[in-house]
Amino acid sequence: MTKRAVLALADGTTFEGRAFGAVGETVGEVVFNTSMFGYQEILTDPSYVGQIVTMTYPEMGNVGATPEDEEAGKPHAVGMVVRALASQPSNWRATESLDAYLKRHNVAGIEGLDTRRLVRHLRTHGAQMGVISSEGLSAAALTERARSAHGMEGLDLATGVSTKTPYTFDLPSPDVFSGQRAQPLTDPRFEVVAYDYGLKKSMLHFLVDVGCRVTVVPATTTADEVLARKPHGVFLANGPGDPAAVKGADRTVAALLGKVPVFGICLGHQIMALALGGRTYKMKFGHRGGNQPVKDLTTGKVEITAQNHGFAVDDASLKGKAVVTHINLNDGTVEGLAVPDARAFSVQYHPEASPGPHDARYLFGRFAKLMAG
Ligand SMILES: NC(=O)CC[C@H](N)C(=O)O
Repeated sequence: MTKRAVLALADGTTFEGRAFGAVGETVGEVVFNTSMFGYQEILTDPSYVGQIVTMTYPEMGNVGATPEDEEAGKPHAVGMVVRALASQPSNWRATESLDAYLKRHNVAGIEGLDTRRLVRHLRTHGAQMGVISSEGLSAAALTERARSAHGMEGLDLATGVSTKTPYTFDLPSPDVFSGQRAQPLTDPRFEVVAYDYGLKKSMLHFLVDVGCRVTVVPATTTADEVLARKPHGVFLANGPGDPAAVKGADRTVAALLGKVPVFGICLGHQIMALALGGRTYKMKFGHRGGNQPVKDLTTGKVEITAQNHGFAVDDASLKGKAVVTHINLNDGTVEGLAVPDARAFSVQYHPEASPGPHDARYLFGRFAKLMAG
């Protein structure tokens, strides 16, 4: 029998629905994602640690779940909110339903509520802490639980999800339709060190696709340790939490800038800005989805991008230490930076998509070109 569940926000707003996935209780920042598909890539993106994801597209679960679509081995979002959960997945690649997948990984979901009302509320009042519970507690008790939970600001979540030991990655993007295993890169053009702040697997595949053999290192690795590996370039990955709270990352990246080409994505972009003396701030509800328009100011082209972030770089705080190369056409926020003298650049959005459009894939080629000198 389906169980009643409640979603309570810190500001006292509550929604009733049905429990799916794990039955129980979960606390996280309630955010929304406007992608129509790719829920498994979204749930498994480590940048969602500590967050409950609301999908704006009404039907979810229709393609089930498969280990091949995981970005990092398991779901990292702590909860999921959907309008309607498909009762039966229909997809030759699916090995289980979304419901069973979330149950197995102990992630709570709620369905059957008015997600349109919820998203409009978050847009007006901002992303905030919330609780999903199917344990029959009163709305007032759940609201209190959401209110007393620690928000995202000041949280170093990246260090916690980072790899504990370095490893090498040399597999190109898989061809999901042929079913054939991808062959490791035999003749790498570049040796790249990637800082794992909460890395998505597809970023590694895309780096290998442009000829990089990648050594993934923990977030706490020092600049000297990285330079001792004599890499052609350093990659700064995405990750969860507040960029300004990632211990020592700004100083480490500052020590690398100018010594080796650097490419940063999302949290990596924010850390590069902090390394240059810039500031990051928490956005009202962030950008999450596969339809964010970004203008590349260096070419004048507009690309439709995949995004997932709740913090952004304050343009004015950079004081000319970096060039703003990309802006978001919805709200004018910074989407890309370059430090030409240091052969470094970064983007706030996700050129690896997963899920989303591949308009920005060229950026991996731009990194390879920079390393080629
Ligand atoms: N995808 C990411 O790397 C997210 C970066 C950061 N945690 C933010 O929310 O802004």
